[in-house]
Amino acid sequence: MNVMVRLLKYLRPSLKWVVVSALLLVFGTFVDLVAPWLLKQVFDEGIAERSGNKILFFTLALAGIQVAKSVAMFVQGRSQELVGQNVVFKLREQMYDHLQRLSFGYYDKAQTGQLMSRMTGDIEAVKNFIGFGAMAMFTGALTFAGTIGFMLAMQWQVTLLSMATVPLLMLALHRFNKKVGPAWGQVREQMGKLTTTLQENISGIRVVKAFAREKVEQTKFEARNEDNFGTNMERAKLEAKAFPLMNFYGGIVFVTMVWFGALYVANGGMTLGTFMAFQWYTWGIIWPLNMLGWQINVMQQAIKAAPRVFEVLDTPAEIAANASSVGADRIAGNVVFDRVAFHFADQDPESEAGVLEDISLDVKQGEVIAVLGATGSGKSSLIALLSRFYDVSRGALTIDGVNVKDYELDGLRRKIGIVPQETFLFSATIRENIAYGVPDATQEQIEWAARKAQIHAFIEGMPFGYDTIIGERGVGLSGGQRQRVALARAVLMDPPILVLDEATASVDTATESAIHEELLEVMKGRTTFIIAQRLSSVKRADRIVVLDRGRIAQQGTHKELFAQEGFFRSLFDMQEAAASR
Ligand SMILES: Nc1ncnc2c1ncn2[C@@H]1O[C@H](COP(=O)(O)OP(=O)(O)OP(=O)(O)O)[C@@H](O)[C@H]1O
Repeated sequence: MNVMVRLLKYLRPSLKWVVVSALLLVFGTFVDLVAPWLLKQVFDEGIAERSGNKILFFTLALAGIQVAKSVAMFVQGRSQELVGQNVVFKLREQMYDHLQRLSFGYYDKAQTGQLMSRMTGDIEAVKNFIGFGAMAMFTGALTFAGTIGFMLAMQWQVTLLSMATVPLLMLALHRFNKKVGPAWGQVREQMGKLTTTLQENISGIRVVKAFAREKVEQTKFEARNEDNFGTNMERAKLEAKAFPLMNFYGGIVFVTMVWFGALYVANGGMTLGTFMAFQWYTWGIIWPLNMLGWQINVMQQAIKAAPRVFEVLDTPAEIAANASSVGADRIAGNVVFDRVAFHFADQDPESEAGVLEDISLDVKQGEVIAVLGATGSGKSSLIALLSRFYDVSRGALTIDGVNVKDYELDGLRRKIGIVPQETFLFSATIRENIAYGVPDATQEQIEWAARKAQIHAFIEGMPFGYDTIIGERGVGLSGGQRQRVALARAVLMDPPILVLDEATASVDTATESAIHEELLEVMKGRTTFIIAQRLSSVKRADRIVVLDRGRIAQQGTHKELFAQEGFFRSLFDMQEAAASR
């Protein structure tokens, strides 16, 4: 019920339209209740008195109220849709906003397909109930109660006799409601899994093809598809069993009414007009009960879908800005790691060693720090802490003497230019991709950044220059070109702190050396962290930090480390040997 209360709260902004819609429905129901009475009048007054005028009057009245109802239903349909669409709009907006705020830790675990299915199918299911099902239930209840009221007022004995099977119908509905809820829960869950499999397969299609695993993937998808088919058929079986039974009980209501009604008419206990009106009215009892089966379906679907949406909305954004945040505008770039340890969410900081342990590092503004280490030694994790993609689990990380947790979050991130290991380019022009962090950058500034990243000449040579669309739906770029666009993007931010995570790994040696020449100027005055495997990339660093299984193993200048035994020296020897081969 909690879910329902929470869902109904989404109606608040459209309350005006809910009221309009409900009033029009009341009017429509009233017409449905008056119409059989007018029919009764045609018989009992018009035909009985052989009055053509009365027949015409009541027939015209019947036609008139039907026209009025049609107009009302047109407006009602529009306002009902507006209510439903407003709920969808609000839910999607909230979910999207929240997804933007959720931290890296959440996305490490989240399944994109599940999120997609929640954002589309589940929200749609919620809309079907809020925008249609709930109103239909309201109309049904009103019609049911109103019909019984009118019938009782006209001939209570026949009314009560006709309703003898209604409790059976209600029992069948109650049973259906109990069973169909879990069935819909499974359908929604299966849909999420199906979308996840599809999304993974499409994202990884190159790997699938490269390893010729299409058949295996197809089988995987087929299994999901079959699960989906199976759960839907289970649900359909419940409907197939329940609906004809409800129809049968409904039919009995009609038959008993005809039977007893006809007897009462024959014995003078009921007028022929009332009997004719009752034929119409009985549908006012049968129809809402039968429709209730479908409405329960829609409601149960929403009850199962809504928590899937709320689950995302209720996930706390672990990395949130401090209430009394310090502005990041004046960040100069003095970075201090003070006995920092870091654990991922699935690690226990009390009993397990962190991905980083006991990291103490004092970096002065403008220093260039190279971070080296074997794969998995924690290099990327170390720099992820700077921008608070994750928070430290022990110790403190400060920039210019202020704990990073105390900075205003967006401001802090704007002060750190990152070229990540895996670059992501949007389906947009190359200009927009470079200017992603500074949308109002001038063409000169963009070109300046592109020159620093050694990509300007290449862009100039493209068919539409800076206006060429790249990314998923545009021109493809090589790994090295993508990296250089990402580098230009970071450089354009003019950040006091620059982070290059293997930023030139996909670039040929000549370009790498040219980028480094240019970067020397870019790095001037900026605190720079360079993660690199190639020694050529770290030659110009003021200091080199070597990580080994999350701890600082060596630290010093190129010269100092060269003089020591250790990871740096062996890496140097290995690369020298490879070069001379
Ligand atoms: N999201 C995650 N959840 C749990 N553990 C993770 C996660 N990401 C990375 N790790 C683990 O943390 C350790 C450090 O990873 P990190 O990416 O920082 O290493 P790295 O030195 O940058 O490696 P590489 O040179 O291969 O990029 C690895 O052992 C890795 O398995």
